[in-house]
Amino acid sequence: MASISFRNVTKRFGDVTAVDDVSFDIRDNAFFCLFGPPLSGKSTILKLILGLEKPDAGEILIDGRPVTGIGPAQRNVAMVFQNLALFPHMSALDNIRFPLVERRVAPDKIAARVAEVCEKLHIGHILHKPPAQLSGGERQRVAIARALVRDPVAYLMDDPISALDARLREQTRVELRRIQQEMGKTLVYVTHDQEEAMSVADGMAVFQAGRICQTGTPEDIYRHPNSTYVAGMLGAPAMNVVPMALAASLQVQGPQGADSLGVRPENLRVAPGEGARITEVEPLGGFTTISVDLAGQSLRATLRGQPRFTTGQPVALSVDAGRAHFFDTSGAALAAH
Ligand SMILES: Nc1ncnc2c1ncn2[C@@H]1O[C@H](COP(=O)(O)OP(=O)(O)OP(=O)(O)O)[C@@H](O)[C@H]1O
Repeated sequence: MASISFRNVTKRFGDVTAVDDVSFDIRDNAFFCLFGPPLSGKSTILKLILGLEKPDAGEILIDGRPVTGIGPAQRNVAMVFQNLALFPHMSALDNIRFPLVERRVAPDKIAARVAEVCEKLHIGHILHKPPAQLSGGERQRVAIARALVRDPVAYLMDDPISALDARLREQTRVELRRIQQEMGKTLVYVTHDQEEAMSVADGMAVFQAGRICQTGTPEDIYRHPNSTYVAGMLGAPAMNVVPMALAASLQVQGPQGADSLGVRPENLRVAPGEGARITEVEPLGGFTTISVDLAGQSLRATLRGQPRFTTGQPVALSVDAGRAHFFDTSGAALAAH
């Protein structure tokens, strides 16, 4: 069990500032996502937690204690390496036992610990198989089991399911969420997939170029993004952001200083009328995505079911009450009107 905190941590590699004055708190037992585009510093944060890299400035605390000067082995934080890190010539069982055998733990203690972890991960039936005979998801669970047998205070995963296809990714993230809840351990999870971050995390930090833009629960960040950057990172299709000059056409009034208006596609109302024109209708089963031209700006709306709109049809647009976002010229969010 462990909380993890960063206090003004900076890490440079030559001219590159990979992590730039970053502060955050991960509470004990959280499923915490580090979310951002490639090269934004997420993996470096994991290495700093593990003790594989040292900060140039700032402090890292695990369970409230500074870990400066404490090596990776003493931190007792486990990295869950992916498939390739499993020993191919060993059975799943021997792979999982390995960290304890290496530490010369007594055989009866090893057996008890392995049994406990394997039961929680539901992998008792595949322990005799070598990694090559396991599915991607099973290999992943074996890798998690191997990280967890030595009872780390927290475990870390670096974009663990990005290589899986869409359907398997969906199943696997549900599974990871279940495992994390059952194991009751802090999990720090790197991803650049917004859907993944939204669906699994109970806390997240959104990164841009080594800096944290916003931290909070996924729902909070989705509902109250503090900038156009964060607004654009979460949600698909992305939030529509248009100049304030178009606000009147959307039947919205903005606060003082507003430069642009943001509307999530699910909060954009489309009705027969005047002012805008439909350019594309994309039925996707349970919902339909509609692209609309408003004075040369393309906006997207997601509507439930399969509403009867056709390409070229003139429509009137409006925004659900209280669901408009406003941003200033720098892209920072303003309080709603
Ligand atoms: N050991 C290193 N030596 C030099 N530069 C590094 C090193 N590790 C990371 N960097 C640089 O630090 C920056 C942040 O890299 P990092 O791997 O932390 O980003 P990331 O968000 O995890 O990216 P990705 O999603 O692609 O893995 C990048 O510009 C990278 O090139």
